[in-house]
Amino acid sequence: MEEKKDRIFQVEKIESDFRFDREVANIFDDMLNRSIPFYRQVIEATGEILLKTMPDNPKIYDLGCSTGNTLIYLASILKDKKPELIGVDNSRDMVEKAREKAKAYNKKIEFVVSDIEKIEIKNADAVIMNYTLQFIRPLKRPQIIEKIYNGLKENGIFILSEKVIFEHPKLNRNFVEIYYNFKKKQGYSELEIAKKREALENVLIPFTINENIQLLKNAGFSYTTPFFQWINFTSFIGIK
Ligand SMILES: C[S@@+](CC[C@H](N)C(=O)[O-])C[C@H]1O[C@@H](n2cnc3c(N)ncnc32)[C@H](O)[C@@H]1O
Ligand SMILES: O=C(O)C(=O)C[C@]1(C(=O)O)C=C[C@@H](O)C=C1
Repeated sequence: MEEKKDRIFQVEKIESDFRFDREVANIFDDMLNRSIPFYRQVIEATGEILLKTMPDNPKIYDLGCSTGNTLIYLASILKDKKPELIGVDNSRDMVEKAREKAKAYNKKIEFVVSDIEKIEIKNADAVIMNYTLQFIRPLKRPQIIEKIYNGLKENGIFILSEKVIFEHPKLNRNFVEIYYNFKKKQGYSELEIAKKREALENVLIPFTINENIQLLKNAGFSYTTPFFQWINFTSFIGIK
């Protein structure tokens, strides 16, 4: 499918906080590919993990599924297991894009427009939540992780990817700069990077790696570990 280029922060003035609206949904695949280091590789690694761990007919949720990239990939790689795939996102514009793409790729995936706080998770073999918990108010995070834990079957898998911060202030600053250099190499200007940083302030609230691990442990996951990290982006796995 044709991919439209992200020019969201090339405008003169940003009047509002970052939102997952139609304008963003239209260019979101380009934004994801150029803003999240190893975005594609994390999706592929998730597929490999689920290929090894999922039974036949697994029920798999993707919370904050955006335009459906992960589920569309899983529909291919897990096709012999005949998975039931459910994507949840509270942005109608994102879900419309996801449905359009799934149709174009001829993949059977259920996409639901709903807030993660409101959905019911039941009998899940796996739950994926990539780069989305960071947009949920910190106080609400424990109850969401508990709901995911409760909705998983025994030995179920939780995959969580997040932008993270570090307790060491100087290292943290260096890592943020390295990340912005990554964005520059992806073709974003200093001004675009600065404007997006402003729009994301108080909207994207990253935790440390330890805080994320603790969230999973407190919810009851019997084992949890990071399985991928590039500077300030980390992917975790939790096993029920
Ligand atoms: C950075 S994107 C996620 C990217 C996606 N998981 C992927 O890997 O392609 C964050 C998504 O979370 C959604 N979102 C944020 N808060 C949400 C909430 N409370 N309930 C449901 N979706 C939410 C946004 O609409 C957005 O599509
Ligand atoms: O932190 C940034 O500057 C980003 O662009 C990261 C990030 C994310 O991690 O979700 C922020 C918003 C978009 O959803 C895509 C990427």
